[in-house]
Amino acid sequence: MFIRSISRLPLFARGLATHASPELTSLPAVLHLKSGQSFTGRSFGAPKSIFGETVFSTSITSYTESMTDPSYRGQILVFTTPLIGNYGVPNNKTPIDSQDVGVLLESQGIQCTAVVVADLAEKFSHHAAVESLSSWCHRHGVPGITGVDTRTITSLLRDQGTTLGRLAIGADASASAPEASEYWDPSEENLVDQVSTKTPYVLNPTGDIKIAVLDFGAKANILRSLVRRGAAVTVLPWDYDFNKVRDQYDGLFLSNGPGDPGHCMPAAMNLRKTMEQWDKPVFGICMGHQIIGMAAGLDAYRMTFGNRGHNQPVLALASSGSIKAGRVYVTSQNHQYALKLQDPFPQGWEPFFINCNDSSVEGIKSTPDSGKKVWGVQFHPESAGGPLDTIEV
Ligand SMILES: NC(=O)CC[C@H](N)C(=O)O
Repeated sequence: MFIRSISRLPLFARGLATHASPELTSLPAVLHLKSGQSFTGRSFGAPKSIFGETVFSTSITSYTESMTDPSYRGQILVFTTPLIGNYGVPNNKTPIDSQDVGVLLESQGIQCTAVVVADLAEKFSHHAAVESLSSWCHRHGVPGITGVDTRTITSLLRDQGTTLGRLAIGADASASAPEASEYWDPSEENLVDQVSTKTPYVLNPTGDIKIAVLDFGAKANILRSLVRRGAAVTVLPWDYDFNKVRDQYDGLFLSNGPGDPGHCMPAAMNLRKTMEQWDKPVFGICMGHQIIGMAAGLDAYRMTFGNRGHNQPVLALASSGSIKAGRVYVTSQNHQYALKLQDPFPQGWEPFFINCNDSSVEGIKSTPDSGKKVWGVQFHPESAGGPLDTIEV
């Protein structure tokens, strides 16, 4: 369908067929922060006002993957990259390969509550694009604001920390800012329970290694990465007691997920028992890593503004597989909480990676003499999108 209109394009754009976003509305929009600042722009996507937790991401690409990552549930996502939407949105049902997990992006739909961009691309161009960012947001009932100074918003969030917000659209935009008590705080809710599978299901049942996944809001590419490595993957609800079925599996994986890991204490308590009584490999990413840490006796805390982006440098403190102690790896991240670095570490555990920017714990592992094979990383080693430095951790 791109080809049909190509002769009407200016010469410089031939071969880069572009499409306009017809759904961009000119409704007024205001982003209010609970801390008192307001930013006025224009609305796109769904003409609907919402509350959420305002966070920023320094990713320069993959807005489609970030927005469908269940870990962004409840969040108003500010992109620091100024031009967003220029490559449109692909058909989420496009198969990737024979080991497809059903969606191209990270889940069935948009997970963040709203998006904030400096400059929405009203024209998009990509061979796989089927619609504009605005049209996609509209279809999923997700509002956006464009034409605001995302540098100022990001500087504020860096200084004051992740802040509750309200995106007011249309007539709501001329109303005064909400009272402090009206802001919705998603971290008070168990968001994991909203995104986790309700019933177990199996991917690639003929795979030769049986891995159970505790689903805290797993990204599709994590499941795909396991399937691609030949695993039969059984996805279980986040609070499923794996101890009842552990004899059937060769390994346990704990996924990423939204919100405060404190809501997942029941999973950490089940996992403590698993790690005491079972010697097969256990591994976790992001929320999964935080739960492994809590089960090991470490505390999780809320960071000021978290780490979200595809350019987070981490230093390896231990060697494992292709990872070499002393090397820095560039990683993809999306988190607000982290494990506390404590000295000494709990017996049988050691820090695995540390963040080069803020010294936060980026990974933990069981010590070689502990008799366990457990490790977790705060970053996303399978990174869609992001660098592939840690793909073989
Ligand atoms: N991506 C994730 O798994 C995030 C974990 C957790 N919700 C946090 O914000 O820290």
